[in-house]
Amino acid sequence: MTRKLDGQRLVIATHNAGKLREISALLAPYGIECLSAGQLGLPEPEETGTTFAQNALLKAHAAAKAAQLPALADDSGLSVTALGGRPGVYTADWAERQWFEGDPGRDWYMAMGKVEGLLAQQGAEVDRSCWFSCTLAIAWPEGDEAVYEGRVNGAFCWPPRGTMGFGYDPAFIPEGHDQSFAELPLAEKQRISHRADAFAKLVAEQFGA
Ligand SMILES: O=P(O)(O)OP(=O)(O)OP(=O)(O)OC[C@H]1O[C@@H](n2cnc3c(O)ncnc32)[C@H](O)[C@@H]1O
Ligand SMILES: [Mg+2]
Repeated sequence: MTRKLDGQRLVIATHNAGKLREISALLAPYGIECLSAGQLGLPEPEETGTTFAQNALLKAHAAAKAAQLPALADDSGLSVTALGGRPGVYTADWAERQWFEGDPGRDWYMAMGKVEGLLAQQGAEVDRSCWFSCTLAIAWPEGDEAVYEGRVNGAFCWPPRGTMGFGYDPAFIPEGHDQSFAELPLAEKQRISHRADAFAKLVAEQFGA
């Protein structure tokens, strides 16, 4: 049986400020005190997995062990149908390594441009459908773990639109909407996103709501 969170304190094992903001807001109704990996000075583990679940578990276990508290990690990414699901689990890497060798910063505009460049090679009629995936993993210092997966379908848009959100949000238009994730109010993104989908499963099992 899956272990349940029974304490008040939870480490949010991410170094991404945008994710931290969204996860903290999603947890707000459940009376959990969120401690961020940055706040605790936890190192950023190398993401050596080949699936979202492997990377989420790796990040959650590393933080739980280091902090001796339960930890929640998020591994996510954008998969483009016409690119065979790329960049997928390598979404962060496309900004980091391919474009800025030796530069610790990540330029999301360039990363989105790489996706667009590959799509454009397939012609004007290319299928622009894509989806965001999010896998949330909770790990406990004793080694227990739980995994929740979410997804939202949409279309890759170019040029990028909007200034809210983070990462690839300006290039993603969720199904049933005309605005990108970076144009929609955060409350709407939080209602329909891949992270919200995974979170609903976490809440159902962990908090019985
Ligand atoms: O590993 P942590 O420290 O959590 O932070 P990260 O930014 O490295 O996160 P990932 O390894 O999971 O990489 C996923 C990338 O996918 C993108 N991404 C994930 N969720 C997103 C969202 O809701 N909106 C826009 N981009 C998103 C974003 O660029 C992330 O950097
Ligand atoms: Mg990462």
